[in-house]
Amino acid sequence: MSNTEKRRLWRDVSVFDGLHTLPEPMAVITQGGRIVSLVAMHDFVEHQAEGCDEMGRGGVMTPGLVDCHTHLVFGGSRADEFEARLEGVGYEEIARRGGGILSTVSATRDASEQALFELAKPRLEALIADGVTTVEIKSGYGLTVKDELKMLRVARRLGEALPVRVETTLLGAHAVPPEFENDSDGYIDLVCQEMIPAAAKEGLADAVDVFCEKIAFSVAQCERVFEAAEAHGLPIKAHAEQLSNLGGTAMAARHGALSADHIEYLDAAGIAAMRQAGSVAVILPGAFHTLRETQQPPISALREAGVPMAVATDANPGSSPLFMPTLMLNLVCTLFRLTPQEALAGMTAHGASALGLKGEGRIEEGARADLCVWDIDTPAALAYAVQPGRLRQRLFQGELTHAI
Ligand SMILES: N=CN[C@@H](CCC(=O)O)C(=O)O
Ligand SMILES: [Zn+2]
Repeated sequence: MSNTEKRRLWRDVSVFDGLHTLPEPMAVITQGGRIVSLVAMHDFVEHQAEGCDEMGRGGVMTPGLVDCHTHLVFGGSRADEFEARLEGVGYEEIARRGGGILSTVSATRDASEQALFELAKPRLEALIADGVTTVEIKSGYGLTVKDELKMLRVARRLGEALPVRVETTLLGAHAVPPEFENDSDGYIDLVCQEMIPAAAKEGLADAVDVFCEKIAFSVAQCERVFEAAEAHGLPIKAHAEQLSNLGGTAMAARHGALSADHIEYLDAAGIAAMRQAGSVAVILPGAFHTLRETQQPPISALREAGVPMAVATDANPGSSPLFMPTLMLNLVCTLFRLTPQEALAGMTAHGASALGLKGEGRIEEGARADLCVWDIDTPAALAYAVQPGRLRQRLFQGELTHAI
């Protein structure tokens, strides 16, 4: 019997199902890459255990974590920028001086596809070791057709090489490249007329993203990118309202964006547009922490409006060189007062929705057996302590990929 076809049984586990903690200890059985039985322990009858491998008792079971916003593929390091920022130079100032994202662009252009793959693999392995079973990986450090496609190919290869589902996002509109320094509209032409069609033709992008900000692209330019994405049947998302309020989120929502990400400066009109469109708010505490931002995302207003909130690492070389999803659970609670349950939902069910995988990131009968069992007593403990080594078991598509 293959590893996946085995029937596996966990007893007495506390289950966080992607949205809530179930009220009593459960027995869970998986088979054939799916969860086939989820019953309260007091309803469990012993004959259900027949033919099952006993996987253990107790602990906390969650869906495999969904990291819905990362920039894992890049060349070079930005340690020098980290030091400059500690001395008081701001992120926007560094970008204006041609550093920041553009310094990673230069290192990424210089790196071969194989070199980028080898650099990104241990980063992704770190996420996997912390419970991730689905990850989004963006391009955005190539900024030519050739180099953006190179990044997306690396992302696809990572998903083939490692036990994790990779969703790719084309972020051609991340920064204005040096060769278009005084012609950002010309660069948007390239993104719309060449980059998006090429990525779509090769099936390399699952979505299209933009950076709508003063140091990047205007609302009107981002809207052109969305129109091109729509013409190629690709869903859209946006980095918006991170450093100022330009209204990019409301525009993205009008185009049916899967998500608006960062959104520290989001206003009431933006929240209303997101609610109407059903867009997910992706909260990125790693960038807020690293950049020592002061403007908090409007968590209470999002909560009151019923806009789902996802949480992600934003793992990247500049604004969030943090490759530990469970740290984000802690930061988003500590910095923004999400409850631990909201944080966990943000990195499971709502993270999946931000990738267009609605209904995934759940533990329920029939769901994919992408799940984690943790050596903790309550789901809240995952956000409470920042402590590597608590992942007892990880299943990807029903296959056991990690066990201690
Ligand atoms: N905000 C824009 N883009 C990335 C940062 C990339 C970088 O600094 O290299 C982000 O999500 O934080
Ligand atoms: Zn980002």
